[in-house]
Parts: sequence; structure tokens; C-alpha cells
Amino acid sequence: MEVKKRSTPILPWMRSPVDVNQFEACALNLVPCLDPRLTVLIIDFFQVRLEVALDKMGFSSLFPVQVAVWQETIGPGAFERDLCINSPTGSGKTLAYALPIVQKLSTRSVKCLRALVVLPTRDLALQEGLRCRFLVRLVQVKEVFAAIAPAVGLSVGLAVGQSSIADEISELIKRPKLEAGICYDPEDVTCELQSSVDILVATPGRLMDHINSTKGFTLEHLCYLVVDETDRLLREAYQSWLPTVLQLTQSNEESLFPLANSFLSSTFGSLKTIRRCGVERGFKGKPHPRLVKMVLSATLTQDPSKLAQLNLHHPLLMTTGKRRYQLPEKLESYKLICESNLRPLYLVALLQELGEEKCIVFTSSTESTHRLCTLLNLFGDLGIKIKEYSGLQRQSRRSKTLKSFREGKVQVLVSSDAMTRGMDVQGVRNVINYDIPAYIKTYIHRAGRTARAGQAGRCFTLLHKYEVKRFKKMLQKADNESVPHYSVPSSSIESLRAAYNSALGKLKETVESEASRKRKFGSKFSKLSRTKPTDRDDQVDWSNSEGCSRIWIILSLDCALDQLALRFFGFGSF
Ligand SMILES: Nc1ncnc2c1ncn2[C@@H]1O[C@H](COP(=O)(O)OP(=O)(O)OP(=O)(O)O)[C@@H](O)[C@H]1O
Repeated sequence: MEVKKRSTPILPWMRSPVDVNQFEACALNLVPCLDPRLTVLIIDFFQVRLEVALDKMGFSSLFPVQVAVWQETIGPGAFERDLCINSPTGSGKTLAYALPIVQKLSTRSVKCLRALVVLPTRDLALQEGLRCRFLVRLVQVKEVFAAIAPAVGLSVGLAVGQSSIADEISELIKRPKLEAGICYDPEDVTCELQSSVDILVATPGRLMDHINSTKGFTLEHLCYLVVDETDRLLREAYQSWLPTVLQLTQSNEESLFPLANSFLSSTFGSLKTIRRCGVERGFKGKPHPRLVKMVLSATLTQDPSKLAQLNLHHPLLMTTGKRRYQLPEKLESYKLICESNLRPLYLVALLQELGEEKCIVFTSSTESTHRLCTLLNLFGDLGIKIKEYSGLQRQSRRSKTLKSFREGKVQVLVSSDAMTRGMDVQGVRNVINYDIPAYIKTYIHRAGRTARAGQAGRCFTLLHKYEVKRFKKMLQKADNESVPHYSVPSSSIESLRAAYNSALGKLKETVESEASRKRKFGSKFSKLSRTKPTDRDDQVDWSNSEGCSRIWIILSLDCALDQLALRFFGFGSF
């Protein structure tokens, strides 16, 4: 009997997308209308100004998705429609939106906040793993803007809660110079506050903090809103940031009546913002003032109710190929079948085969990341530097590890899903799924840490024979019908057995001593929990009793798991 496929409802505009595959990379000197200041290095010795643009970033051409978006923004499309961009990991989505925005703003005369890029994050310490992956992504996005924006006189800011809110405010808002000895009216001072940035990359939590409490912070002049990692961002409300931003940027009546507008501006100052007007299909020739939106992901949601929240204007879907999920073109996927209890052994044999190539090993939880990394380091000298990268570690430690990995001082990172989205580390040749990912989206984002920017890469998944069917079905969703089998020579496995058994013995001791340390730390922690919070977005809210009790639960759970692993040393946790 033929099984009927369940069809997911899809929005009408999604049925006729622009296929990014139709576009070819384009040399920078052939990109139409590209501001020359963005392609050359400007050095101004007198003002000690060094501006780094695309050339200096090592970019000589635009990638297909960047060309496609350029066409719809600076090219004939002229930003007439909101864009939904679904393009594989590592295909260059960041520059695809950064470049047209910077080009468009390059002619602005007054500095004010005109472009906002929002990326997801979590505010609770329990979800630190998720926070850290997005924090890295946020910084990367800011760096892309910061590499091109100064060349045309624009400045970029970051609002993520890494520094104190006071420091962030001083970076984002310019205060008027006040002369000593003069008494100023606070209202006058507030009126004089100005934005120090044209473009802001922000997390929803910190954005809301600035909207609610930072004097001089306004979205009144916002022209461009980018929602990166859209599917993740729309999954949660994040303090209702989206309805708030949409409401604050709604075109008000006066922008439809230029005379009223000029009256207001002459009364209240020289700066006025008239939202873009476009005469478009479906608007019966009426101007439609609006904020331009660009939403992006490698796994863009097709859920109508989620997309409706964005209030998109005549949206245009830009996607790669026919399938919703696409893997990078030069990614090779392999499966490696082994018994569950021998997985560490197979992993070590595989790592030895891969030699010094940069590699990320993904596990399904922070706990198994920790144990696996500890075990690998107890194997004796493998000749490979292996480090843990997990949400249970301090931010400073993670940053240090990531730096060493980028510099090639560490070859293997063992990570939970803390690194799956957005992380861009050059030269990662291999990704290994030590635990099979639960969803195709997770597979895509994990595998997407390699084979970036048109480079080749491999993704290995360790599987028990009973998992093969599920794995195959999952990869079919990304049009990956056959995943070749990768075999490790049995001689390699045999030669590692003795080292494995000894490593397991040492792991038992390590786990025991860690468990007792954690118990001690736990009692200290209860005293600590009464200390005062410093910054909401940055740290755990210690005053929040729910936050504290949740941390307690995770610590006790971790101790319990340690106990369990010791008792049943069949390594269920691996
Ligand atoms: N035109 C270009 N020429 C050369 N390299 C580029 C170009 N555009 C982007 N890159 C590089 O490609 C890599 C991937 O870019 P980016 O992080 O923007 O991809 P992405 O599509 O956002 O990936 P993900 O979905 O995983 O976040 C980066 O290292 C970036 O520096």
C-alpha cells in the first residue's frame, strides 16, 4: 500500500521563490553600483584612520546568495519587498545583508540608529550553552559590519549584555558636552542625546533594556530590521521584543502627509525620518511607508503562524534548490556503525586517522561532553590536543578555548550543541556526531561548522546499527539519499583496547573526585546565592529564587548522574 505523504501547509508567496542557485559568484569590480569605498583600503595618515573594506577581508567576489540579495536590494529589486533568505550554513548570509545595508546608509548625513540586527540569546544561566553559541555569532556579525561600515563613515554597536549596561550606554549614546559651573535643565540634556551608532547588533533582552530605560535610545529612525537565525528567534517571545519593535517603528500618519511632517520637524528639530515608500502590487498604487525587513536562516521556518508575527511586506522567498533543507555543496556525510559501549574507542581511532585536521565532536549534552572529553584526555598521548567547549564552563574559559582552536593550538573541540549555530571557525575540516542528532535541523547546524565558504568538509555520525534507519530517514529530508559507510580498520580498534580500559579506570577516579568537589562547591554556592546581582542580561539573577533553585537542581542532578555513572560503570552516560 502506498503511504500518503503528509503535506505541510505553505504560504502562497513561498511557492514561487527566487532560486539562489541561479546566481553565480561575482567579482567585486563587476558588482553593479557597489560603492568603491567598500572595495578599497583607505589609509588616512593625518587623522590616523585605517579603514578595512572587502579587499582587506580577503574577499575578491560576492557569493551567489550575496549577489542574489544585492539584486533585490541595491539592484532592480530596490528593497521593494521584505526578504526571507533560506540558504545553507556557511554560504555567506551575514555579508548578504550587511553589504546592502551599509551601501544604502553610506549616503546618510545625520547619525542615528537606522539598522538593527537581532540575534537570539537566552538570559538564564541554565541555558548558558545556548547563550554562548549566539554570543559568538553576535560578535561575528558585528565584526562583519565593523569591517565594512567605517569605510563609508558609519559606526556599529553591540548590545548583548557582555559588559555592564552603563558601559554599553556610553558606547551607544553620545551625550552633549556640558560646561562646568553651568546649571542645565535635565530635559534639555535629554533632548540633546544622540545615537553614537548607525547600526546595532543586539540580543532581544538587551534591546528591550535599552528601549525601556536608556535615555536617548530610539528606534524612531530605524529603516532596516534584520532577524538572523529567524527560526530560533521566533520560537520564543524573548520579552515580546518583536511586537515592541514593530509597534515602535510603525509608520505614523504624518509620514503619509509630508506637509505635517515638515511642520513637526521645523518645530522639533532638523532630523526627521520618513519611512520608505514603495508603490507595490496589492496596494492599489498607494504609497506604503514601512520598515524594511530581512529574515534569514539555514533552516528557515515555513510555519505560517510564526512568519505572521513578522508582519512581512509583500515577502520574497530566496532559497537554494527545491528542498527546504540544504547541506553545503561540498559537504560529505558518512556513517560509522559500532556498538554503543565501543563508541569512545571508535572515536579515538577516527580522530587518529584524521590526524591534525581541525575537528568538532558533538555530543547530546553538556554532561556527556565533559565526560567524553575527560576520557579522551586520559587515553595517553594521542598526539592531538583535545578540549571541552561547553555551556557549563565560564565564558572566559570558553573564549580561551575557542581562541586556541582558531589559532590551531587545539585540534579537537568536544562540544554540546553550544556550537551548532552560526559559529564560524576557519579550517574546520571535520564534524563528528558522537551522538546522533535528534532532528535534521540539528544535523544541518552541526554539520554546517565545516564545509563553509565553499570549502570541502566531512561530517561523520557514529551510529548503532539500530539507529541507521532513523538516520537515513532524517537525512532524506535534506535530499541526502545515501550516506556512505566509513570503516575504521579493526587493527586500529584492537591496538587501542588496553589504553581504553586503563582510561576508563582513571575516569572512574576523576568522576569520583569531581563529584565530591561539586558537593563542597554546592554548600558554598548556597551562601553565594545571597549576593547581589550586577547585571540582568549578563549574569544569573541571584535574587531570583526560581533561578537559584533551578541551578541547585542541575548541580544535584549532575552529582546524582556522577553517582549513577560510578555505580553502573557500563557508561550509560556515553
Ligand atoms: N564573498 C566572500 N568571499 C569569501 N569569503 C566569504 C564571503 N562571504 C562570506 N565569506 C566567509 O564565509 C564564511 C561563512 O559566512 P557566514 O558566517 O556569513 O555564513 P552563514 O551563511 O551566515 O552561515 P551560518 O548559517 O552557519 O551562520 C565566513 O568565514 C565568511 O568570512
